Amino acid sequence: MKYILDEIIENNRKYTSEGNVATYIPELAKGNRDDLGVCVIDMENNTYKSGDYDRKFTIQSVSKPISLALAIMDNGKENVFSKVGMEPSGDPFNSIMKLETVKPSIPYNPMINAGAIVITSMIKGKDNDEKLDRMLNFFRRLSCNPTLEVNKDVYMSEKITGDRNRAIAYLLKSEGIIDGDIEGILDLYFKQCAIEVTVEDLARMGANLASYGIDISNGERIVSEDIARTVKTFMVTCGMYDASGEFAINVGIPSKSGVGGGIMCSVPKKLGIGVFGPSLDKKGNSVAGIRVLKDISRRASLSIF
Ligand SMILES: NC(=O)CC[C@H](N)C(=O)O
Repeated sequence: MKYILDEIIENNRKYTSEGNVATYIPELAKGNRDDLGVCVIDMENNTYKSGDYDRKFTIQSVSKPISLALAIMDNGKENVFSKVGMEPSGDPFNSIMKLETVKPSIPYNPMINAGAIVITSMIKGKDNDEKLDRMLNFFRRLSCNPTLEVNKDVYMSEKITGDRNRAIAYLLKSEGIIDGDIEGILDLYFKQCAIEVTVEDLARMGANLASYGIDISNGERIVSEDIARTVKTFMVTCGMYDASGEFAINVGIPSKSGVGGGIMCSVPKKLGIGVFGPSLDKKGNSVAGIRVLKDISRRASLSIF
């Protein structure tokens, strides 16, 4: 396995030059475009890594399925899906358009920014500190990594410049989809996106979802089977934004990408995979990371379809 991963990383590193690091969050522009790393974890907890697997990066939108799981645990499915839809939008992740043209202005799904901001607003806690604590603890639990923390520089960088998300959140408030302290909700959302991880953290979260919510390292249940299934289904239909259809055909693995360059994948009953490659394509997905996943999927016949 290790040898195959080494070969796949080396074959695909050249594709990092076809994209670029995200720059709309200024701090992310400091990333190294050529980085490419992978971690694969099977259901027996065997862990294989290759390339730049030791890099730390911010989770960004890969956090969306995880916070969705917590919001469902906090509020129940019915409440959550009265405020967020279950359909792919076909629009870029930060699009505002459908909030205006489709009424009621319920975001299409929890994987686009509008939907994810609604989800973050539903996390329970007496104040923002408690909400962040609960959120961080949940991410730590699912990744089996008690040291996960928020990267303060990336968080501040997005907080200062995140006016598009601010516009989305205030629009959602004006439409009655979210209420309360919008700046507080955005602050929590920016912190959620700035949680710092490695490919191993992503692979482990993917593996624990692949096992339908059972911690593969000790057999304890973390989330219900139904939540694990719901989250993975969103990863298939909306996880790669408006590239989800093409990705399903070429790779066929429930996956979630983020503009930090990470992709978390979950092959039901088989594997968790984490990939990192901060060079992004036009849709905001890791350009070489997708190639790596395509090769892994083909070599190990992992497509779920
Ligand atoms: N696609 C992403 O990873 C987007 C996350 C980022 N924090 C944003 O809201 O713009």
